Amino acid sequence: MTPSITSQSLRLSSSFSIAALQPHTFSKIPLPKSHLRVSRQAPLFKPILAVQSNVLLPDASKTATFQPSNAPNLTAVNTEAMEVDRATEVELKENGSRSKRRTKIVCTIGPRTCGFDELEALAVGGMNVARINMCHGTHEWNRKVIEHVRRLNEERGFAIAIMMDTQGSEIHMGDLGGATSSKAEDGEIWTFTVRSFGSNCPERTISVNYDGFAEDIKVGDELLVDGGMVRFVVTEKIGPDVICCCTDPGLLLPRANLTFWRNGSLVQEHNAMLPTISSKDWLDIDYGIAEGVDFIAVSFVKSAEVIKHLKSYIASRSPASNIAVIAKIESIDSLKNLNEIILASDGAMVARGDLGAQVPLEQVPSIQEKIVQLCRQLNKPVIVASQLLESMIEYPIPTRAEVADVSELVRQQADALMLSGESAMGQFPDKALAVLRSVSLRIEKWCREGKQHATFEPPPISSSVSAGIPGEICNGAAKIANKLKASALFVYTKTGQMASLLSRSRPDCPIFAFAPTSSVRRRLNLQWGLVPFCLNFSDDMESNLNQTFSLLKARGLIKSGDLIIVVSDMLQSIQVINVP
Ligand SMILES: Nc1ncnc2c1ncn2[C@@H]1O[C@H](COP(=O)(O)OP(=O)(O)O)[C@@H](O)[C@H]1O
Ligand SMILES: C=C(OP(=O)(O)O)C(=O)O
Ligand SMILES: [K+]
Ligand SMILES: [Mg+2]
Repeated sequence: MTPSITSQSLRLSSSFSIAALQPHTFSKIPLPKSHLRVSRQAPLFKPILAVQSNVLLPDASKTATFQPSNAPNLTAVNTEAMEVDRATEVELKENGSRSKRRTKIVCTIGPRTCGFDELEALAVGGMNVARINMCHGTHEWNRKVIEHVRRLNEERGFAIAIMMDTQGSEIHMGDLGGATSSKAEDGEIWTFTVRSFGSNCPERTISVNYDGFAEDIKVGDELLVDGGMVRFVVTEKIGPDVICCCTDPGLLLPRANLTFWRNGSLVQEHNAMLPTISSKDWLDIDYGIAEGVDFIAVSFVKSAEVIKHLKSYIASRSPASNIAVIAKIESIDSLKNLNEIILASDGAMVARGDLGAQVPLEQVPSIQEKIVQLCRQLNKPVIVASQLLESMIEYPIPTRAEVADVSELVRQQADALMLSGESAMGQFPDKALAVLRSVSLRIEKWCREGKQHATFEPPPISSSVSAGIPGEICNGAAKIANKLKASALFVYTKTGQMASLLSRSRPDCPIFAFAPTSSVRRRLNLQWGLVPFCLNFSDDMESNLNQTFSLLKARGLIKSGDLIIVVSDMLQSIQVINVP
């Protein structure tokens, strides 16, 4: 399986089919002088002289597409061929493209950030994925958010993906009759009940969403709000009412999660009874499919079956859709079936909020690292979520410990970091985003500088995932890019698979991923190191490269002499090219 370099084109040895290599790709263009340093058979990438027939027609309404201002012959380059957004462009130019941020950022959208201007600020600040949590907000409310994000993508060239997160069958409190919070004091008696009250909630009474609540819980059990932010002990049961005494005082927030513990262990009976995807969740999923969301994150996944079921449901409801399913790892059950769940999914989320309410907190960091590594082995993107910058809900700067936590996640090379309350309802959403951005940039640079390539190998791809020839090509391309200190890797990918495999190798340079549709582009925006572009490319790599070089040069994102390593899912080859 050892690839061999022939000229600037690395082809796999003859044991593989190289029929896909079209001879004319490399033969019909004369040899440029600038390429002599690298190879004697290099193709020339001369400027395009006519609009390519494969590219999209110009549309004046798009403001963020490439407009090559310095091109002497404007008709020579199709100006509508590729989309890029200001935020990416600025990041690429800020400190040179090699310093582009690799770690992606997911922002939960809530009352603080649901307006167009606030969403625009997040987009400009570097948000890659907007998450809507179906625990909160009506379909109408969420539709507005989706519309705003769509508008930003269309008008400003952003590739912000929408992630819909299901409520799942968790047990949680009601909405406190409209109050923003309620304080429980030490020793106070509170009633938890399955009755519902609307806005006339009696004092010190909390409604619970799970009908079996009063049957399942026993006198002496501990009731934990939000994993222990407030704690009660059950003193008495009277019909549907459970009388509790507060033992750890604190602030009760609307719809806070509830868990109960008996003799120091989590009581799991109720979990087994509840379906992972509730009837409400199915209605939300129908809504998500109809709205064309990019990701559906499934809460409290217990097994791979539910993921497979959902994927086939999506495929039957909307065969053309490209919705990826993310498994949220946040329960003891999911830890038991981790491998199969992640294999069945299109990605995973380490949902530390609920996870930390189900396993002892001191186990969360090692579980997190294990999941991050497993996802890398199985070639699935991984998001780490919850309390990254929790103090920034109230304060304009994070704690030192929070910065250390974020740094550690960046060092582990998770694909994406997620903001929850910090962006949904905190006072400083833009500042929190800026902290994730700057810590990512700093730590990524530090890791690159300290890394010894001689010993660097990505974790082996699991035998349960067959990456085959594309996997070898991508590993090889990443290694070459590191050794030659390339400016960028280019990947032309129809489904996104080759881009994912390159991202898995976590190379030192950014990966410019060219995808033919906006939906593949948005989906790639979750993955580490990928700078996704929408480009209507052809099977003729030479013309694709001509077109891409012209457009990127015109925009100042690459320049003559830059060393680029190119792979595509149309050819089994790696090309090493100096930008002409
Ligand atoms: N759509 C929304 N409407 C109102 N509040 C929201 C919304 N989304 C998130 N929030 C607020 O932000 C907090 C943090 O968000 P998140 O972590 O997604 O939810 P939860 O705390 O329910 O798991 C929520 O507890 C809630 O107070
Ligand atoms: C991300 C999480 O899920 P949610 O915010 O939906 O509870 C979590 O529990 O950490
Ligand atoms: K949720
Ligand atoms: Mg959760």
